[in-house]
Amino acid sequence: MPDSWLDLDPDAHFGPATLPYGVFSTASDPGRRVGVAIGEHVLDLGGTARALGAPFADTVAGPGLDALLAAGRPVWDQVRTALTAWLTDPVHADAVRPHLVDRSSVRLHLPFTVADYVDFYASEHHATNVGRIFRPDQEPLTPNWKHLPIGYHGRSGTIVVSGTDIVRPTGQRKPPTEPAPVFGPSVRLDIEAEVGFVVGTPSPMGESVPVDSFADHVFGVFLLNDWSSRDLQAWEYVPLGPFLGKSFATSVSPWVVPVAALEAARVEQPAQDPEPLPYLRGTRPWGLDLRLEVRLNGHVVSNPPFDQMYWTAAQQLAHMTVNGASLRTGDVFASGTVSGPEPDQRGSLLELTWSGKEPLRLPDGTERAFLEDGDEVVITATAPGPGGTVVHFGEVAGRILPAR
Ligand SMILES: O=C(O)/C=C/C(=O)CC(=O)CC(=O)O
Ligand SMILES: [Ca+2]
Ligand SMILES: [Mg+2]
Repeated sequence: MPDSWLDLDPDAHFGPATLPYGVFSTASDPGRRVGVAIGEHVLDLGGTARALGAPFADTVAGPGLDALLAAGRPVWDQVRTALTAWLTDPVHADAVRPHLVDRSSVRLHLPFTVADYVDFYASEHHATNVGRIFRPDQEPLTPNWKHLPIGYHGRSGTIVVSGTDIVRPTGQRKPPTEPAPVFGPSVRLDIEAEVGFVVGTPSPMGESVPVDSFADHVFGVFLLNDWSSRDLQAWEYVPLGPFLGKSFATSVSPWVVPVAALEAARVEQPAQDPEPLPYLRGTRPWGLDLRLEVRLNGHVVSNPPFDQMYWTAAQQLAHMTVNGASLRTGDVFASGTVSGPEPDQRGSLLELTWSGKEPLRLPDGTERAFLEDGDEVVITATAPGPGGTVVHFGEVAGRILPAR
């Protein structure tokens, strides 16, 4: 990967190996534009493409990423190749420089129109921990768990961009000490550190998408916090699964890292036993070596390893469509909570505090079982890039507001 002609701080996120896409506006120009993060800058992609007469200028004209998502893999590759040239070949410096905006001055928006939203349950460590906590008298993994990637349909309309405040949800819960459900603000509000994927190329109803077609359909990868109310969830989820305990808000990071930026991060997933059915097998690995970090009020509380996920995103996509369900541009699917084998690799407070029984002691002297009003959670991640570079995902952040 050649260096950029921009004088980038070597520690700055978003070097030329990442080139993530987002949607931004500025105080002086509130119109939404497609941007690419490069070091401490945002490149106005639409403006640059227009000025340089790029053939894809209309596709990146904004106001969101929808047209680029729909354009498909050949156009995604064409745009990335052009961006790499513009930002690394000094011959383009004078033409490109006027389209750079200071990254600290931009407002970032939800980058695309979210179509459907599916959330999976693909970490064996997470599923085992949750099974032990929620169903202590049963086998932690259900009999189907190692045969198919379990998922549920979430609420796409409540996916919000990082930085959006999260109002504490209200609802029914049934404390074990009460004979009947009570109503009120959730008292067991939690996070789930996850990785999200957005579909670009649609697929027709009646056809399935094989594991090996993952990169033809999935445009990019981002971070996702599946805010979860454990008290609402525990009372409502039998027999149909998560509902209001998770549908109040899901936060996503604003920068979408293209799948093409993750070639060096591809690894073999953990061994699968039993071997999955043929439709869940591919010829090339789609494990991804992302390292997540979860901070609560500024303190690191967990480092979930994404390479430990039992089911890959490519298998999830194949499973999601094996019944002939179509894909639409903007469909989001999330990995499920990322938890590793170690206690400090768990992606939810439910696990980190073992259902609140072992509260976290934070370095500021406070204790947390679940989230309190005013708490802020920030999830970040990195992955290996080409030639020893680092791919950054930015962050997904959210602060809890009191119930209304
Ligand atoms: O096992 C259950 O009853 C439910 C567990 C979850 O919280 C579902 C979920 O969001 C899946 C995940 O993020 O891994
Ligand atoms: Ca989840
Ligand atoms: Mg949620």
